[in-house]
Amino acid sequence: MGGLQEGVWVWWWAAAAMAMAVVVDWAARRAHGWWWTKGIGGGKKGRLPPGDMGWPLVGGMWAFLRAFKSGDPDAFIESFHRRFGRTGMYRAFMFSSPTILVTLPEVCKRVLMDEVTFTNGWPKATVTLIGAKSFLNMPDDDHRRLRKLTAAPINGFDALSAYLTFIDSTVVSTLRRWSSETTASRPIEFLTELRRMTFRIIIQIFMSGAGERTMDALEQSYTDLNHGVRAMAIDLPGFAYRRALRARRKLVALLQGVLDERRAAKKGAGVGAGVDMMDRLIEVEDEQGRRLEDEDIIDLLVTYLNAGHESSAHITMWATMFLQDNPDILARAKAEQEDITRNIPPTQKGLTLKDFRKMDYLSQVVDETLRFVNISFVSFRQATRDVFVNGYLVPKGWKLQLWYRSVHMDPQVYPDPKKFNPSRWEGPPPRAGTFLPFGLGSRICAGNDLAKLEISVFLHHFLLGYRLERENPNCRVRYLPHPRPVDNCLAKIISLPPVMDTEIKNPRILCANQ
Ligand code: HEM
Repeated sequence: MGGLQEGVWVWWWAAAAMAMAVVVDWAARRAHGWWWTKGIGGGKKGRLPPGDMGWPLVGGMWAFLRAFKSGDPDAFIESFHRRFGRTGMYRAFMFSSPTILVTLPEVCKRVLMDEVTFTNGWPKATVTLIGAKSFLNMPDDDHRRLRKLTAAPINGFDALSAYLTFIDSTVVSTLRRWSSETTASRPIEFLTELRRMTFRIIIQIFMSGAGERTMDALEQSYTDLNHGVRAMAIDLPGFAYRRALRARRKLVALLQGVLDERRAAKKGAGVGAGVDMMDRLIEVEDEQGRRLEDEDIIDLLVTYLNAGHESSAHITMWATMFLQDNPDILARAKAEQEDITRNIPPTQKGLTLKDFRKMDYLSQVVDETLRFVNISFVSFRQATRDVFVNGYLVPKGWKLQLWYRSVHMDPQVYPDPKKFNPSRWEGPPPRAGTFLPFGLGSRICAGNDLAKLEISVFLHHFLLGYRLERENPNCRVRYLPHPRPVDNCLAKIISLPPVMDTEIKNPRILCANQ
């Protein structure tokens, strides 16, 4: 009898504790929501998008991290769809700020194209890592000026022609080295090696002549920096953010060393001896004749060197894996590259931009990889005034998160979105705002053409001469900071037997490993 009574009590206490937890959870959410909306006057409050500000301090961060770390990143936004309907705009509390999450292509486009109402809104913690004087944080006027100065020499026909020879020869020699190192003996971490390769290319553009040791040290620090960019900003031992802060300090010291050397060398050589981006940044003057400070140059370099190698390497890895896993797609892409190679005159050394422009199917493979992988899954903006978008209020000072990933995985925009299908890119270009791998508007990726060129040149040579053999083909995928297999795609790069084709004008280059 006593045992039964005890059992009833245990159940009673458990039920009471649960009821209490529900009440506390409800009250904490209500109080947090009230706190951030209390200043919104008149009837405006009712015009906020639906949503949930979550608990104080944490907001939606646990749910976001849980979804991404559990291997189902789409679960985060799906929970808003489920709870509040497919309104495409939701209020939440993310990265310590009240935020509107946007998943509709039209709204993403509207926000990205209106740089007066929506300025850059990266989380403070990210700005601390990338730099207070970087593109993420500088005033719009400075951004326009420095963007023009730095982006023109990277994208565009002349710039790409100038870099193509270096990219082509780097890819050829890198593939050859990997295949000779690995066929007989050990596999390589394909992603890690690709990051080194794309880093070598971006360093050539920005800081040509940097030594191997500087390059390795910089690249290593970027790995730690990136792990902190999308982590919770907890500056305590053992946390990714603390490691990232340390990595930033190291990067700044390394770049300062290179800058000091460059300035000293320029003193001897005189002004105008510029050959790469670092020289341009040292020499550029504004209308009042003012030059950039060291901190300005270093923060620009931190941004560009990072943006310029990390995403391209990841997309190259995924595209190679998708090709290898889909024999029909691989066969079609390979046939196109063989055809292009057949028409290269024997006197031509390496690829030209004309050859690159003929890679129609390969370009579809790259676009589909960009859509499918969503390497930049979200962008950040901030409202400079109260504004109504799509019928909902976005209060002044609130952040906006533009969820490119949700747009790219929306079945109404891309039927059967979880299928890797390059052929969906046949026909007219996508509706504006529905394909955002590089963003849009005045802050569209400054290296989008360069990235596509690098990735395509790599795939061209890979398709013609190599095969990827993964050690752990079913390896789990980790989604933060970027989607990647946890083994960094441990694989062998195996060189294919040489192909002799009587139709081609230059038989030696059909197979890149010749
Ligand atoms: C597949 C490769 C790449 C992807 C997917 C990618 C993606 C993006 C995206 C989505 C943005 C816009 C962020 C926003 O709207 O706030 C961006 C900005 C930027 N990207 Fe890329 N990127 C890639 C490669 C590159 C390369 C190769 C470079 C360097 C040469 C580069 C340099 C930049 C810079 C400097 C910005 C900031 C632009 C600004 O604020 O004006 N990116 N990138």
